This record gives sequence, C-alpha cells and structure tokens, in this order.
Amino acid sequence: MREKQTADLLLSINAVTLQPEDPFTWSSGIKSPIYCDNRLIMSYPAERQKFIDLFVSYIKDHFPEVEVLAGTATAGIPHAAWIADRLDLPMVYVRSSSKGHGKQNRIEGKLNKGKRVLVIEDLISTGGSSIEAAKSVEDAGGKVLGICSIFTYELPLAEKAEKESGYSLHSLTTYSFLLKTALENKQITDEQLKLLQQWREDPEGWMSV
Ligand SMILES: O=P(O)(O)OC[C@H]1O[C@H](OP(=O)(O)OP(=O)(O)O)[C@H](O)[C@@H]1O
Ligand SMILES: O=C(O)c1cc(=O)[nH]c(=O)[nH]1
Repeated sequence: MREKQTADLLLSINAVTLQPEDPFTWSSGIKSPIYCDNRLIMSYPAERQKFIDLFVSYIKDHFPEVEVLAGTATAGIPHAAWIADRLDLPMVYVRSSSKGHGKQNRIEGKLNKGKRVLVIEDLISTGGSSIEAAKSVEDAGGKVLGICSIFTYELPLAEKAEKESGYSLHSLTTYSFLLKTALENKQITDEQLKLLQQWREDPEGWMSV
C-alpha cells in the first residue's frame, strides 16, 4: 500500500524530527513540534528510487494525461526532475518569486501554452506555496491538472485552500499514516502520539496552550 510504504521510507531515512520543546517555525509561520525533511531523500539513492517508483505509479494511476512536470522551488525541484526523467517528459520549475535579474523568470524551462501540467511539491502544510506555484503555471498558459506531493499534514488550512483555489491536492502519504506507522515501528511513544494529535487539532493555537 502506497501510504504505508511512503511513511516507512520517510521514517527509515530519519526524515521526521520531533522537537516539542524547541518547536520548528514553518514557512507559513506556524510553530510545530514536528518537521519532515524530504530534502534528505536526495542523499539516499536506494530509497530515492523507491520514492520515484511510488510517485510514478501514483501519476500513472491518477494523471496519465500529464505532459509536463513542474517542480516547486526548492524542495520540489529534484523530485520533478527524477519523475520527468523516468516518464521521459519535459520539466519546468517554479521560483517562489520572479528572478530579479536576467530574464526575470518565475518559471524556468520551456512551458508551451495549453500543456497539461502536474505540479510536484515535496510537502503540503498549508498548501500556500504549491497553490501559488500552480497559479503561476496557469498565468504562463499551462493547464494545471493538480498538485502532487510526498506528504501532507492534512491541515484544515490546506483543505480550505484547496477548495478556494480549485486545484486538487494529492499526496503519497499523510500525517495520520505517518503517526500510525511510527507508532507501529516503535519510533514514537503513546505520549508523543497524543501530543502530535493534539497539535494537529489546533496548530495555530498549540503554542499558546
Ligand atoms: O504548504 P506550505 O504551507 O506552503 O508549506 C510547504 C512548503 O514549505 C517548505 O518549503 P520552504 O519554504 O521551507 O522552502 P524550500 O522548499 O526552498 O526548502 C516545503 O518544502 C513546501 O514547499
Ligand atoms: O511548512 C513548512 O515550512 C515545512 C514543514 C515541514 O515539516 N517540512 C518542511 O520542509 N517544511
């Protein structure tokens, strides 16, 4: 099962760090006791192949019509590159803002108008970065089929952003699967599970409790 395999792989390379006593600050400003660093996948060639296998099988099942892969800067870029290579498809990447010199591009690579594009992100917290990237792809004339990431925190904020934007968000695995797998693998305790579930109920209010 894809969700479990992805969660196992993330845990096997120690991509997930718990630090409730010194919370992480996310790109959205949210404080969190957990951080998932999918950038580490780059450094593990055997596991990397398995992540690409999982991504490619997901894309073949859900987006067989895709014509271009668009990686989000920076963490989505290597994944988009590996997938595009495996599927023998063109790739572009989307900067978080337009470059301030040179060609001033927001999107790098050649994106032909009307092409069916799948946005590749490493992870969805609030969904803000990937939805912004999808909008830039459409501004440049691409037709976005959806946004696909390795992992989602399943936050209500992301669900709201998904509904409001109209872009569909897809992930190989979820926060619930990750916690379940970590508990089964004895990589977290019942107490840590409880804290992580409580945080997920109210991430924005968690620090003030
Ligand atoms: O769903 P969101 O709330 O937008 O958060 C998720 C984004 O945040 C992280 O990127 P970061 O801004 O840390 O930059 P990086 O990809 O360059 O490391 C992550 O790689 C996602 O792109
Ligand atoms: O939202 C983020 O910035 C974020 C969260 C996380 O767990 N991992 C990551 O790379 N970014």
